[in-house]
Amino acid sequence: MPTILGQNQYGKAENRVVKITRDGATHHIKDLNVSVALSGDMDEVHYSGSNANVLPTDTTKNTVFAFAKEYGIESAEQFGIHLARHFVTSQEPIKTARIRIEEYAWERIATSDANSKFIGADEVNHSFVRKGQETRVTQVTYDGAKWEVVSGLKDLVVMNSTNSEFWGYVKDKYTTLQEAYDRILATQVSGRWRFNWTDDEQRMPNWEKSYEQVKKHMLQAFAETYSLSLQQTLYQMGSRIINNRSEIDEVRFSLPNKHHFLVDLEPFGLKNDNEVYYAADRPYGLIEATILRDGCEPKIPVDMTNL
Ligand SMILES: O=c1[nH]c(=O)c2[nH]c(=O)[nH]c2[nH]1
Repeated sequence: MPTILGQNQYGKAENRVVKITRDGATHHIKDLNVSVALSGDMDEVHYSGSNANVLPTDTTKNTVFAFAKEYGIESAEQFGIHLARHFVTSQEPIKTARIRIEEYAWERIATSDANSKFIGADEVNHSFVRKGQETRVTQVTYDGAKWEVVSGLKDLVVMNSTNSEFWGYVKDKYTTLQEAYDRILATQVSGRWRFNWTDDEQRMPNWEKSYEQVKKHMLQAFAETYSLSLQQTLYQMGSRIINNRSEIDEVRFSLPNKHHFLVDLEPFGLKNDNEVYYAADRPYGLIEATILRDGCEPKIPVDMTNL
């Protein structure tokens, strides 16, 4: 034989599993990206195409989601150990299992404003912002007389693990989406807001304080809105900013709907009681809109929030 097979491994990479543990009104998230690589007696599948020793990569994916339900996700390490042990001990041809896991950390959104009308004990318990800083952006334009300052942020990832529904929508012959009465709502916020400061005579906003407050109002609106659609949540986020920050006249958001699909665990004899989700990365719904102070003209370009 002129060639021989060297190192080889196979498995399903990047299984995006999200496990919500519901401790009454307090929810806990484990959000992992799990990659499985198996190796062992796999010569034949490469040489002759015999799959006799091949546990399908599809099965390795199912195992990840089923284990999230059966054993829970205590820690990435614990979860990886369970998986690796399972593959090596249950399948004779598999000699080595390598499980790589990335974990995305989430923090609770603090909804502590006394004047917040939706605040309740639940609110802080199911609203999360992903750890890791967002990118803050600004664009300053000056024509020698007038200033225009548009600031914003991107890559701020937020999730509500309940208080989101989507139903009552148009249905045509291509509609397959099931109505949802308790779904995950998650998005990666890209937003821009335009200041009404335009000339040197006016008092300049405190840019640092403004940013911090805009972000706070935006997050609180996300956390406190009982959502019937991402469009409605977007509008609440924008109007909360306009209503609380007099220095801002216009807000524009681009919000990808980061879909979390309940995994069907029935084939494995397991009940998925809104616990184990597949976090899809594409395609995603993309919801975009401008919110204006009444009487103000829109000036933030439609495409700006996608930069
Ligand atoms: O909040 C939503 N808005 C939509 O317009 C939409 N469309 C869809 O399929 N799911 C959702 N969710």
